[in-house]
Amino acid sequence: MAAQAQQETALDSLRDREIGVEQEHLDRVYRRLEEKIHEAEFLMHDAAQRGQVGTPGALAERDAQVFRAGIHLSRLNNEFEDFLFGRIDLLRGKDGKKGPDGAYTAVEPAEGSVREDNTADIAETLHIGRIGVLDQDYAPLVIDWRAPAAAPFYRSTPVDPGRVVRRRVIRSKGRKVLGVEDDLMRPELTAFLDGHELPVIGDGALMAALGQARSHTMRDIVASIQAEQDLVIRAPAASVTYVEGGPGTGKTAVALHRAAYLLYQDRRRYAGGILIVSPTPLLVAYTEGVLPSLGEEGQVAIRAIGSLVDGAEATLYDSPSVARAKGSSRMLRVLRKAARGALELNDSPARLRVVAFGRRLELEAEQLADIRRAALGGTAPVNLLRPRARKLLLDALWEQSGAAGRHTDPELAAELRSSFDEDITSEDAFIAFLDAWWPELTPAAVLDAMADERRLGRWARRILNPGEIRKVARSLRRDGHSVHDIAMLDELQAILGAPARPRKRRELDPLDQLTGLEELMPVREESQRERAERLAQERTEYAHVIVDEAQDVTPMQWRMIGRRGRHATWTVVGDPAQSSWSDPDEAAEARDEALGTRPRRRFELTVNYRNPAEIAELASKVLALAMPGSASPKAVRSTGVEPRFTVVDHTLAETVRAEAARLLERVDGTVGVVVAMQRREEARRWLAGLGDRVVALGSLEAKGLEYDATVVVSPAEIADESPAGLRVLYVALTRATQQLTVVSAERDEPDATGVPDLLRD
Ligand SMILES: Nc1ncnc2c1ncn2[C@@H]1O[C@H](COP(=O)(O)OP(=O)(O)OP(=O)(O)O)[C@@H](O)[C@H]1O
Repeated sequence: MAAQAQQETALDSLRDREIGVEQEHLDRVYRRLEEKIHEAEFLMHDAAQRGQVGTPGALAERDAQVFRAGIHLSRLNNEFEDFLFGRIDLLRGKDGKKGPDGAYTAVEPAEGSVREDNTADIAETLHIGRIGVLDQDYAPLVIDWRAPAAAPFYRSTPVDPGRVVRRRVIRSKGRKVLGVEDDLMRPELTAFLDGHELPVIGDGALMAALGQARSHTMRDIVASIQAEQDLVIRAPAASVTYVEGGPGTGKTAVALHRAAYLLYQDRRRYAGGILIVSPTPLLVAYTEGVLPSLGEEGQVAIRAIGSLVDGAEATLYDSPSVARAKGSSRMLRVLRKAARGALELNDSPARLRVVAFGRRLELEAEQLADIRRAALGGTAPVNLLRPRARKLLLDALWEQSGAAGRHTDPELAAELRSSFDEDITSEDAFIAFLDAWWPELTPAAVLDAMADERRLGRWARRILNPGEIRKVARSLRRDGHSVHDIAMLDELQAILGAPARPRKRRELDPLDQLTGLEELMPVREESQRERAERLAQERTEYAHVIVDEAQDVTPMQWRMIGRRGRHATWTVVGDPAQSSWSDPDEAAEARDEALGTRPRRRFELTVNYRNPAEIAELASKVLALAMPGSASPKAVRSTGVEPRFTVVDHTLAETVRAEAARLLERVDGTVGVVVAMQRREEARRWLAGLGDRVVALGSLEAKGLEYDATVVVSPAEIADESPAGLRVLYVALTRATQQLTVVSAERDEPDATGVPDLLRD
């Protein structure tokens, strides 16, 4: 016992000493950052005085770096726990070349860097953090996690260590180092640093990160990105990066880190903005803090797919059959007909009567119909065809007036015609007629028109079936929009060409490339965040588009997203096994159309970082039913806590409430109660008073989210709710990081131990 205690004390003091070493380094970094903030203030002041602020090229890259470092200092102090989070100790590299960040560039060790007796000297030590910091002599104090020199921190493994001997994760809060965890990449070596043997502390940072309690917001994973994830994050931006992986493999986390990486790589190129499309506002809220924690916010817009159209916000859900009709590419044909048909609403006038050159002229219903048909020929946007229709009306009236033959001299004839046109177009009756006969249509007006079942029946004949027509029309009579209506509105906007906002060309302002400047320039009226939001609102196309949960994007939604990235490069992440869309083939076709012929680079993520093995194993039973033959991702940890099965005792409400309360006592963080969509309102009431660590969610709302523990209520009910119900159930079962309780109702046909039919072997 005494020997063990002695050993523990020795380890503790070794740990303390190593924490002290890192503390010393962190102190140096902060001293340097403070110098930089003073430099930054001086430069900003100087630049402003010389009137140079805002002119491209006024600030050199070096200054930009100074600014960035300075700007972040106060935020790093206040907001982030671990500005500095990593360190690698490296062998001598093959060549002696250094990159722009001051680190040696070679990935492989130099010959002779390991001696025959398996000893070696550490030739280079790099610290990795959220931004890069150089000392006065341009030697790297901290390497930005996105810089090439930081890649070995993520990529090195004992199988393929490269130059890395020891990889250390540093846990710090503000200016204080709290702990260190080491992994040895070359355990066979005895390595020396400054003549002392390299010590090794702890047993890995990943497990520590995974076991932490969850809050209602996602954390970045910058300190523990794994090699297969790093490959995706740093993949070249060209064309389409396509990532598949099961639940919990880090797809969302990787997508967010990739946005930060791309901005770091080529800030100028991505001044055109990066759009991240997320399936629900809940997931947007959950992930919103990650990019600021990585030092990025300005150029990235994270938008829910129901908020992509300005001025409209999805607040309603559609039943699966309505969603299916609205989301499918058949709807495109319906919308095209509706946009043209809607011209005839509002008691479109049956005849046109005007007076020109003292003569009464009149066009009858039939002539008007012919003119409308002629004007609508072709595919140009309906609203933009109005001038053409106007011209055809004037042609017909001109012909009727008989004035055409009055002059043989072409110049005089043209003059006469022009005064004829002027005469008519200034007439109130003509203006009123045109407004009523060819109104300027808005997407909302057309959608409203489709709420009339008879009309929709006309426009959707032989495209939707009568049942679909009835249900779609009824759904459009509700107050508010569903997520599928938003894609329809966007499509209508394209079909109508409704009032296009003039595009503002934006000067590339070097200050835009820096985030958080308002902290240094309090005189600016608009905060950086407000400005970023405004720019994001004004932006209609992006330089890079990231689509999260891509398996759920419907054909109509792909068209909507595609319009925002016509010239963009793309990152698309998803998991077919979690798709709530009933016809994946149709969606894949629409996706391919949106992405065009750009070449795809495919990646697969294979490790489940969220669920413990006990929960992952249960979920894999549903996966086998939902997508026979597809492989489950490998869970990296086990908690020893098996999922719990209970059956309804007395009422569903009481049982679920009791199970949620039980889990609240067992975990420190959040508890999610997942129910079928139709129950989500009542489920919120069941949990009233249990506090804000617990939330109730409809199965579709659970997408992408995670909780310490979950209660999944009636698997059969969730599975039966839509044609893709089994895949939705798979999503529901894979949300927990610690514990899972399944509550079965009668329809679940639980066995004697409470296991429902769907989850039995
Ligand atoms: N390298 C990592 N280090 C620490 N945590 C990680 C790592 N990779 C993923 N995680 C964590 O695992 C969880 C799942 O990640 P994420 O939500 O990105 O997965 P996903 O593939 O998008 O899942 P789903 O398909 O279910 O939405 C998150 O809590 C995330 O922080």
